[in-house]
Amino acid sequence: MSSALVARFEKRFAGGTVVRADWERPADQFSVTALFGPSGCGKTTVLRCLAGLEKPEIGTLVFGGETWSDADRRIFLSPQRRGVGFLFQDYALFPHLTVAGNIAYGLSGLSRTERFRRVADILDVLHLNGLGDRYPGQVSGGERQRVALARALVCRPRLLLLDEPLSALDAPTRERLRPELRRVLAGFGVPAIVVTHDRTEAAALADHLVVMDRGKVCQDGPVADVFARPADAAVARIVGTDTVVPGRVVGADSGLAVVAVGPARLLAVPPDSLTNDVFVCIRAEEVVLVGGEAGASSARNRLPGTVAAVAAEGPLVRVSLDCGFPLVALVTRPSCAELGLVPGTVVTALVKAPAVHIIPRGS
Ligand SMILES: Nc1ncnc2c1ncn2[C@@H]1O[C@H](COP(=O)(O)OP(=O)(O)OP(=O)(O)O)[C@@H](O)[C@H]1O
Repeated sequence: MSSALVARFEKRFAGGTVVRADWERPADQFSVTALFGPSGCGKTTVLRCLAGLEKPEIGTLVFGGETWSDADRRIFLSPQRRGVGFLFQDYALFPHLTVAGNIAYGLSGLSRTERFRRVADILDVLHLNGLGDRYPGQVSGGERQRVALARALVCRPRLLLLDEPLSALDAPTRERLRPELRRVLAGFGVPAIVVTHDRTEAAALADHLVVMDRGKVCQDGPVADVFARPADAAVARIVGTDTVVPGRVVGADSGLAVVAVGPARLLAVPPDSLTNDVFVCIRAEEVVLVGGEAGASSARNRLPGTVAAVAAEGPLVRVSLDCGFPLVALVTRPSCAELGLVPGTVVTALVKAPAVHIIPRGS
């Protein structure tokens, strides 16, 4: 299988910090990849090396069969020659240029007519019509984000790189724009790499996750796989070991969304903007376990399941269940002993509808 991107390099900073990239994305699976990990783990450094804004001291970077960087052979292509679009965390728009001027900035090699046409097209696609003559200070945060995205996309990049694309926005706007950004990225069909330290954002935007910690890659794979099966304790800690599983909204019941997760049906409080494809998140401490079948309860979700594994965590026990999908519960040691929880024990998991958190994903 040919690979679109092969990143095997090391960036060494004065002071001794080393950031290592060691992953590849096959051409036929390359859509939106999230570089995910805690602050300081090296995400932005890897992104900047991909963009050509940093030069790795060791190793190679190959995109679409073209070598962008090879330390031994002293090859290092400039950002312009790589044909990448870059969306900076703070958007880095020129305040003295209009929205249209900002977008047209990277199109200087084209005729005036072609420039005008390309800008008008992208304004239309990103729903920015009518804002071309305004200055960045005269549009909303969400609109500024789309202007920056338009500027990155208008050059028709081969690869789009986004550094924390939603972090400059307030929380409600961020939540609203997540599925929209995903739709835009999917719609343009340009492979994209998104840096984020927010797992909700990673789940909402990406298909593939590259988890980084302390300057190196610790796991990469499809988002749902990495969330469901972290490779080790370090990755589990980084991604959070609570339940994050893909689901599909299949209906509504008394104002609640009905979400299919594997063979199970979950009731959840719907978020303001709902898409069909979602990730379902349930915090382990929100899951109540009862032995055998549950009696009457206010919890709308009663999920029969089997204990797959138990792991002590201080005074608590983390119980991994198979409810037709992997579900994690956190219970006290006395509860664990009382219920006799060992692998194979049959239980019912109770989860209130408000505890089922839905992350919309544009298709
Ligand atoms: N120019 C530099 N000189 C020296 N060290 C640097 C430089 N740039 C980054 N570093 C160090 O490299 C490491 C990775 O930084 P980087 O910005 O890539 O992390 P990050 O995962 O993107 O963090 P954040 O989420 O906080 O933005 C950090 O320890 C940082 O201090």
